[in-house]
Amino acid sequence: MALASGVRFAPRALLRPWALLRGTTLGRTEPAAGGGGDGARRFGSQRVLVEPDAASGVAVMKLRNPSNALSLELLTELVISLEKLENDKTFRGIILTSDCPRVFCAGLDLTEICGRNPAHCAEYWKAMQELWLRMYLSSLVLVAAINGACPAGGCIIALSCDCRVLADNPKYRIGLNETLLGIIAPFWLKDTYVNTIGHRASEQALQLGSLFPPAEALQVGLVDQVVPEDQVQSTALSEMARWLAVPDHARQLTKNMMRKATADRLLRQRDADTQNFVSFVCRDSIQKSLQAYLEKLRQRKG
Ligand SMILES: CCCCCCCCCCC/C=C/C(=O)SCCNC(=O)CCNC(=O)[C@H](O)C(C)(C)COP(=O)(O)OP(=O)(O)OC[C@H]1O[C@@H](n2cnc3c(N)ncnc32)[C@H](O)[C@@H]1OP(=O)(O)O
Repeated sequence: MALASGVRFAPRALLRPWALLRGTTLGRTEPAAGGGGDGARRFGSQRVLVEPDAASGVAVMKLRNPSNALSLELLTELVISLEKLENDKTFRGIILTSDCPRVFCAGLDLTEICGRNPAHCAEYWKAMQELWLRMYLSSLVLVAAINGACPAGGCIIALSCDCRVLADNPKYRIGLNETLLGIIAPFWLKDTYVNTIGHRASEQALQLGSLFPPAEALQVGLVDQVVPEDQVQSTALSEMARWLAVPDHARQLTKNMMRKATADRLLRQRDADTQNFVSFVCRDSIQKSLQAYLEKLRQRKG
């Protein structure tokens, strides 16, 4: 598998991605609901469903994990699906959305870093870096159709797209709320925030751990459109058409020019970033607060 970073990244899951997917449907195609014609074959895995439309060159990618928490399996399946579409010259754009009611993506799967050994935490964080690098530098147009809550790691996924459309529901808040969990956004995530909403707004939002409701997210520039929930998909398609109206080579080179320095900064310090992450999350105090937070989430449900 070609990696966004070159040679240094080799987590077990990505060296043997198919092992994780045994018993899933990744790689198999099936007719899309209501489809059947050319370009209406969908494919997917347990956690990522891809509905490709060859005629328009646009694929809809739907996350379907519980709360779309970014488990190692979900990260792996996302990278594989993205790579599959990148390598198929039929496709020019992806609309990323959620198949889970009310949640776009709940962020890092905290069970992947709570009570786990350092080696697992390192493997997990490398998979997170890999997904971000691939999405941030993707040659395809990525539009996030945000149809649910979008905290922390969910916001990372949205920020790595080219354009964000958010459903107008006050419960669907978006932002990097890490500080409220007692954790810290890494520098590359901070850089992505600054690139999107500017330095002062990022400084405030990161320190306060702000989760923005739709109108505020629009005002600060975190999302590009806020629309009624039933129009998220159609608006994402209109945005996609606007981006695809630009010749690919010019848009791709411009995207690369805008984003390369940010991505390169992580590529230069990837191992150190992994070590920082692991030593931070494996601290007793951080483990205790993650445990307490997870417990609170579980109780809130009942
Ligand atoms: C100097 C050193 C520098 C290094 C620093 C390292 C720090 C790294 C920072 C990395 C950046 C990213 C961080 C993150 O992403 S942390 C995760 C943040 N996410 C959240 O805070 C969201 C938590 N979840 C919620 O608020 C709600 O679940 C949500 C609004 C998303 C959905 O609400 P809903 O009511 O629909 O669903 P439930 O709350 O009932 O949840 C359903 C089940 O899902 C479980 N759940 C939810 N979120 C998570 C999660 N993030 N991880 C694991 N599990 C999660 C929840 O417990 C329920 O589970 P059960 O069904 O089993 O009860």
